[in-house]
Amino acid sequence: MTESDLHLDVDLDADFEPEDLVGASPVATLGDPVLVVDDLHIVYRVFGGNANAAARSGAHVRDAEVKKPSLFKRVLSSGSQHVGAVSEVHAVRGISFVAYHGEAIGIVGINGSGKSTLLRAITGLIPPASGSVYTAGEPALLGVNAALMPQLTGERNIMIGGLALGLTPKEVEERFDEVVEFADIGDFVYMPMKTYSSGMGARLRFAISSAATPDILMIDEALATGDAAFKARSRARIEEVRNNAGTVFLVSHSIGTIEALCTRVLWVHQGELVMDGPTMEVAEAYKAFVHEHRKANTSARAGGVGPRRRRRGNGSGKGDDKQTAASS
Ligand SMILES: Nc1ncnc2c1ncn2[C@@H]1O[C@H](COP(=O)(O)OP(=O)(O)OP(=O)(O)O)[C@@H](O)[C@H]1O
Repeated sequence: MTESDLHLDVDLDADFEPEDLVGASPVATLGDPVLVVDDLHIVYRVFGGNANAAARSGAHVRDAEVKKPSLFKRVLSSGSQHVGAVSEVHAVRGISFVAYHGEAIGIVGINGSGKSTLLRAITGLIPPASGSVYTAGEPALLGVNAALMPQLTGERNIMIGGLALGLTPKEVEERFDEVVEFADIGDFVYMPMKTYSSGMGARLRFAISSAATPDILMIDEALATGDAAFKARSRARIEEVRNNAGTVFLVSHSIGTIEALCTRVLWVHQGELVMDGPTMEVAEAYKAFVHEHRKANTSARAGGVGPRRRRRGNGSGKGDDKQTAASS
């Protein structure tokens, strides 16, 4: 399989009404740095499975170094089940950038490029193999993602998620109706979350995570699951967070959503940051890349073209000199 066979699950259509897009992408008034990601590497260890198949689809996979047990241990464990090969997936490879208060940062890239892994690493859910993440505030999805429990009702999860975000029980109760209304789940709020559709679950997670006014709001595709009214509410909420000098990260396969909501875009490809800059500039380059690869797929041409690394900036020029180049 060549690189041109990679999944291109990308929606190039505008996702918002044209009147929402008048005047192009939103512009950030930047505050202080809120997040520094410095030469971040994330490596997953995978037990068993077919590492070669994953590698052929573009992932950076290699056999892990596993210490050979001593002869004594091997004799003792003879007859026990063989665990199979251990491989490592190098999902994020040397990403560095600085985010500022007041920015809405989109993260784009084809399937498996490392977007979700990067987001989860920023929230602290995955430890770095090397490099560092420094945050000046609490990323909002940290508590909620970690805390929500499928066997409990939406009502209980709103309480648990709210508490995890630092709200008091009284504050959660005060915001309960607003969260349910935002998530648009009606009486399902009294049902266990395992009975929800994935869209309902994603909407409730977003509603809970934005119930507190977070310093850093992380959204992974949640907006793709809502109707036009939910998208409008989400957009208003993102603007509110930014206006309160918070920072928003948004992972989406919809370029229209990114263009409508973000002030800056990071383009990740095979775990590396290939472009970082103002929304329109990065979106245009990314769309051209996707078009090129779709053409390559249809003509079944062998050997794909990888995106070229671009000079990176934060979308406004401010602090560009503070950012270091991505390393691989
Ligand atoms: N828990 C895991 N264990 C092992 N490998 C993983 C795990 N999660 C992700 N990966 C691998 O890490 C790489 C990056 O995956 P990630 O989900 O971050 O990409 P993505 O850009 O968010 O993809 P998508 O757009 O399809 O959601 C891929 O090669 C994927 O197969």
